[in-house]
Amino acid sequence: MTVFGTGYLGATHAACMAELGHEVLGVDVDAAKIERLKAGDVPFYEPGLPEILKRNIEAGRLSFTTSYEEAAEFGDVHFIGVGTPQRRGEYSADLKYVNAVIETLGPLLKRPALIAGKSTVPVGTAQALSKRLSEIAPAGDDVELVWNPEFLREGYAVKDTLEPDRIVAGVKPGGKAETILRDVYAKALSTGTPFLVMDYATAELVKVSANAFLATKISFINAMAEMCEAVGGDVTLLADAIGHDARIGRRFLNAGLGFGGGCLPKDIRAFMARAGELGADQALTFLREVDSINMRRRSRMVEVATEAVGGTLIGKNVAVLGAAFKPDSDDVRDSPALNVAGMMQLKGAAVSVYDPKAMENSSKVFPTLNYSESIEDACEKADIVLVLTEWPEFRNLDPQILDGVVRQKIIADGRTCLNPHTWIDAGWTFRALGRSVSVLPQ
Ligand SMILES: NC(=O)c1ccc[n+]([C@@H]2O[C@H](COP(=O)([O-])OP(=O)(O)OC[C@H]3O[C@@H](n4cnc5c(N)ncnc54)[C@H](O)[C@@H]3O)[C@@H](O)[C@H]2O)c1
Ligand SMILES: O=c1ccn([C@@H]2O[C@H](COP(=O)(O)OP(=O)(O)O[C@H]3O[C@H](CO)[C@@H](O)[C@H](O)[C@H]3O)[C@@H](O)[C@H]2O)c(=O)[nH]1
Repeated sequence: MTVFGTGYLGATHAACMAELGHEVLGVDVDAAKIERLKAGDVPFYEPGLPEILKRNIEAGRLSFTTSYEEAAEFGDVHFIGVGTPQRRGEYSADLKYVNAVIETLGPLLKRPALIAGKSTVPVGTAQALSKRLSEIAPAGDDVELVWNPEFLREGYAVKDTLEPDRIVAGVKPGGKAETILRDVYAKALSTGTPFLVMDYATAELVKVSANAFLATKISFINAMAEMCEAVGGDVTLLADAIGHDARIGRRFLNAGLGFGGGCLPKDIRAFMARAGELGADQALTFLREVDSINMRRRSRMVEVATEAVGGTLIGKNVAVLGAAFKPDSDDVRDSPALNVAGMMQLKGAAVSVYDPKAMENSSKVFPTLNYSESIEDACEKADIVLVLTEWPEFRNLDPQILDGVVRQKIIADGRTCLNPHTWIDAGWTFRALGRSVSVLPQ
């Protein structure tokens, strides 16, 4: 089988399919990325992936290429995992990479094949691509399309791919796709993973509705954080208390800076745009509010930090701990942490950023910020320390390490991940989104 696109999704999928025993060829237009992967080097940070990649390359089950001709010859199942980013200045998804795969691969398909779409696409895409394939593939209707959306989380990508919660297959009635895909995922299915077969449109909707639900859950708790700020309550106690109700559940109720990354923000916007195109925009107007609550948290963080240092950031040193959009990832796409760092710099602060894994990516997208080698280096003469990504080394930071390093002992928790007492007891002024220090129980 082949996997087109070897980014966060595609490289993980390719390596994990090889781990399941398949012969896999990863294909990308980025020659530098392919060279690194060939050498067994994962071009991004994903725990557990380097080991699987190397093991399967050495076993001869996994290889990489930039050649579509080689790929068409190599496999009879072709996964598509290329990017579907937000269009510049619009809400909708840009399908140019998915279309490019179909337009280039389609004419090379001379024998029966299954194309399995994994990229996140607007509802209606699979139907259109299926029609297009039957027009351009020499094997005609013997080239079948299945929509098989991916639900992996970065940081847990290997486990999520090898042991998914469910496998969704959007199929055309009467085809062979279900049988072939069941065979591809036989190992996961043998452990009882649900295999859910449905039409193309529902499969596409499952993916975006799952992300819309997760985004809504996060924005809900962040709206409660706003309420806690208005009355002096504590959103973490609130989340724990409502989370005990099994119908609500505590997972994905962590308040703070909100959601970023290459998926949730762009996916809810693309979903709204598609609803509009379908004349169903009213169904998703609530997602506008989900998006606004989410973006407001970033400016609120800047306000909280500015108030804490006396009302202005001009002439102030700000240490920012965290740049990745979440821990266990080096991904900085739509990172709330970098967004806050940038806003504070624009308001006159000298900002120093430290992240255990995302420094290289951050300096590419935000070259004007200062990047530090360590926590202590970032906090040198800081007037305030901001924790904006909850890496374990920040969550468990010992305040004593910063004694004599910072200029003022003020810390602001943007991810409700610190124990306030640890900092207050060490003589620090503690601020957090959604938590009022005056009401904290001992
Ligand atoms: N990252 C995730 O956690 C995740 C999870 C589930 C779904 N998704 C979805 O998967 C898709 C890919 O996301 P990603 O995060 O891996 O993106 P990414 O930007 O990391 O990777 C995309 C890759 O596709 C390659 N590419 C572009 N055009 C190509 C072409 N014509 N032929 C071959 N390769 C080409 C790019 O060079 C790049 O390496 C998106 O639709 C995303 O929404 C991502
Ligand atoms: O309680 C929470 C949980 C998450 N987040 C933030 O939400 C964002 C997204 O987190 P997460 O969903 O864990 O990361 P992703 O890797 O972006 O995964 C999401 O997006 C993927 C791409 O579509 C899907 O496959 C996954 O199922 C979906 O969880 C991050 O900025 C987190 O900091 C919170 O603010 N509070």
